[in-house]
Amino acid sequence: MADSKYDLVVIGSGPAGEAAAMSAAKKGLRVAVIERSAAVGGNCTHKGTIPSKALRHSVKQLMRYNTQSVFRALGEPRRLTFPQVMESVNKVISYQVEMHTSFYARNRVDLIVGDAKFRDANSVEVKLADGAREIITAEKFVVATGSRPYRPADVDFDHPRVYDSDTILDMEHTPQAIIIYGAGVIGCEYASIFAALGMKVDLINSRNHLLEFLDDEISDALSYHLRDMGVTVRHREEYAKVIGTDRGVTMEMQSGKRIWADALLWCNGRSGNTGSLGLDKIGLEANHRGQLAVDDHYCTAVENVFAVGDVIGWPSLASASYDQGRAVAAAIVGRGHRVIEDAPTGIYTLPEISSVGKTETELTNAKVPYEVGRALFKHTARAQISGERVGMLKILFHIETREILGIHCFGAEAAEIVHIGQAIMKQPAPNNSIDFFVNTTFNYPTMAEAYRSAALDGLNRITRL
Ligand SMILES: Cc1cc2nc3c(=O)[nH]c(=O)nc-3n(C[C@H](O)[C@H](O)[C@H](O)COP(=O)(O)OP(=O)(O)OC[C@H]3O[C@@H](n4cnc5c(N)ncnc54)[C@H](O)[C@@H]3O)c2cc1C
Ligand SMILES: NC(=O)c1ccc[n+]([C@@H]2O[C@H](COP(=O)([O-])OP(=O)(O)OC[C@H]3O[C@@H](n4cnc5c(N)ncnc54)[C@H](O)[C@@H]3O)[C@@H](O)[C@H]2O)c1
Repeated sequence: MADSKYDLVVIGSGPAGEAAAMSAAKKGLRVAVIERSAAVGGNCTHKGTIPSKALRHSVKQLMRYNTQSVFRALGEPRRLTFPQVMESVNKVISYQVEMHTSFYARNRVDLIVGDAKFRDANSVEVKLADGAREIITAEKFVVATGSRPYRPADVDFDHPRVYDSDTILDMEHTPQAIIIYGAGVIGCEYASIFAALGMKVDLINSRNHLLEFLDDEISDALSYHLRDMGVTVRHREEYAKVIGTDRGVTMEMQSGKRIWADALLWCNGRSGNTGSLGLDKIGLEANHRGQLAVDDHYCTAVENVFAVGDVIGWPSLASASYDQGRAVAAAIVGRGHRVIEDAPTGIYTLPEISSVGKTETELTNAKVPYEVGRALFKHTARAQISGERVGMLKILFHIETREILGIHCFGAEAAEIVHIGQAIMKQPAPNNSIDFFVNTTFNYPTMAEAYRSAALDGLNRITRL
């Protein structure tokens, strides 16, 4: 057994672990990352964000070819199989792994491939790929072990037609019909992807509306457009039984309905990866979802053990995980730490959705006097040129102070567009003002123009008050 001592050992090489390690190394600490997978990048790169977004991009290109009349001169609409689309996805994953791997040598961070388990608060035992064991000791640890799909015991995930968001990427056939159980962000994103690939999709939601944390108008628009793509959205439904057959899957619902499809994609919740970490050896306990509680410095109940990313639960985003990783490194060295609590929402459905700040419901409940300004993408020159006319930008602003309180957007590139407004919204008073959008010249034609239209629409409503 070798013996190595570090200032900081990070467990997990996803966005949270990588950001913590690189940032701590740049601050002068001697750092190692332990990763159980042979390739760095975490679930983000291999199973979650990157594959799903690359898949969506390819499918969107196909949809554009199939629906825009200009391409008919090149040929008739075409279908691609799921494995064909996955080929381009795997190339993106390889580029990502190559890039992330280069960060380790460049920042002199040791990468140890193996499964880490605490022995005590200053050491972990690492089970290496060849079965050998190594003890690594450190002053401090960051747990960044991420999450995995939650699998209820009464669903047979060994059945070849039953998938979760990890295993769906290995699907070797192209179902004609698929049931997606769980209409959270993952379920809605995959419903868009599969519908665009021409599959018949049943999207099962246990709640009254899709993605209830969104502004109502945006959630309604998502329901409308998913249905418009042929997705059957079923609200207020819970499964009773999942029956795998030779040709597919039948789902019996508590409501008495029976739904059949060639495949089932289960996306109902995630659990933190803490089960094999040996937390009992350091007196730590995860909650029922396998998540660790942390304080404002991302420190767990054990003073030299920190945790960031999906393993601490909300918001469970790659975007926030990168920032939490940098924040925990700052907290460890005692310089420039901040709490990450204002991550925007970026949902890569078709259409794309993005928002930052308060919703109308939140402002109404809080009795904040606000007004709304809207711009429809179809009225902008840029959307008419690109042919992506579905979408809307909506700005919520305070009637008296004119500060921007919330920005909600759906349509092509919504996740980029929202950042224009976010930059203004983050300014201290009086610079956070809706007036910015009417007093600033924007490139033309751009989608930024939608901000001016929405601001004018909103301001016109209050001039008559
Ligand atoms: C389908 C899907 C789509 C998503 N899309 C988006 C999106 O568009 N935008 C967004 O912001 N977020 C998205 N997310 C969420 C995002 O992927 C996660 O928030 C992010 O991956 C969390 O990063 P992390 O570093 O905490 O963990 P992970 O990326 O999960 O990485 C954790 C790493 O720890 C390793 N590990 C675990 N246990 C051990 C151990 N004992 N020893 C050694 N190594 C260990 C794992 O092998 C893994 O590599 C998506 C997630 C899914 C599932
Ligand atoms: N574009 C993005 O930002 C993006 C994309 C995909 C996933 N993600 C992140 O990944 C995480 C997981 O996404 P998701 O769609 O699986 O989950 P989710 O948290 O959105 O929930 C999915 C569904 O499962 C239900 N659910 C969640 N946990 C449950 C539990 N323990 N028991 C019973 N029901 C439960 C929810 O009510 C919902 O209907 C989310 O936190 C999300 O932020 C983000």
